[in-house]
Amino acid sequence: MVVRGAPAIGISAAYGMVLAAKAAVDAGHSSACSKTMLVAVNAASELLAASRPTAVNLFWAIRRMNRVLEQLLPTLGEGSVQAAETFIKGFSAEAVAIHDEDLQNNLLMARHGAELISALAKDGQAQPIVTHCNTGSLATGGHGTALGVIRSLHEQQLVDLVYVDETRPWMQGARLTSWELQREGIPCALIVDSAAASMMARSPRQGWVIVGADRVAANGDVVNKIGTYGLAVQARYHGWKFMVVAPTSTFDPAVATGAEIEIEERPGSEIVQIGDSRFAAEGVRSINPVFDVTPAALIDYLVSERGVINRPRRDSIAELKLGVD
Ligand SMILES: CSC[C@@H](O)[C@@H](O)C(=O)COP(=O)(O)O
Repeated sequence: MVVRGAPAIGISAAYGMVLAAKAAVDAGHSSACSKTMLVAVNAASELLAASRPTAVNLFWAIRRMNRVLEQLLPTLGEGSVQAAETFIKGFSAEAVAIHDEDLQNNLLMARHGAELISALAKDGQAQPIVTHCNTGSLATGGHGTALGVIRSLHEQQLVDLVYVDETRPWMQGARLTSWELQREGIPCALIVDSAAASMMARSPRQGWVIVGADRVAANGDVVNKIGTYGLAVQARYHGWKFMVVAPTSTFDPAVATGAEIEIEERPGSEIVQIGDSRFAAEGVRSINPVFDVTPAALIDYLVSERGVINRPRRDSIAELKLGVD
């Protein structure tokens, strides 16, 4: 949990594989043969792949790095200093490209999402927004998914107030999102997760729930931080619009529905105490799934770098023609 947030997890895995390659070169005193390199990078990618099960960006980035590894390995031959330098340069370039592309995609998604909301805003009125977890520069290549859209809306003076779910149990909203929003001068208020429905009910205006995603299934179901599904139900009930913002590196065309996606379960210690301070009854059983599935039917808009899909469904997602590899 030092690095968290789907795109940031993928980017870090790519850089992690580069670090493993560099270590293999250093261990061979500035050179490495193709066999040593393969063993070292494979070991690192297996370790990285085992770090978190849900965010698909992790596996997507590892696959992408492995493809480049395959192309570059023959250039190492039996190992020379010069071949090792060229190899590391090429391998690092792919990790940097993954990082740069994510940032560019964040900027595109911010534009698509904000354009849509501004087009739908009656009389250019500023919107109340609920957001969940952390989807900003701390979770991505640098601008943010949902938070990127919120930033762009703020630039157009279209943000009335962002209600920031604290995001139990790891408090990404309280610790990270509120920090990012405050730093940018975006009006925000921290709420406990269970207050979101009341905020919607008492708001004089219907607004937006804007969240990110950790994996989008082929039918448009979205897996995101636990509590997202509840927000989608509440949004539909109160007539608020529900927007998911995720780059196509978060889409997984290999899984048919959200039910097939592994949901990370974390230790109960995260919910029976805060820091070292225990407040739950001794011995109580706890269940701590940290993601949930929001059915596609509850999603009004799915924003990727390729544009906005209204009411995502299997056919509209298939039109993106994302390869299964
Ligand atoms: C950054 S985009 C969306 C998600 O990755 C984010 O909402 C989220 O669920 C992060 O979970 P985390 O457990 O903090 O890695």
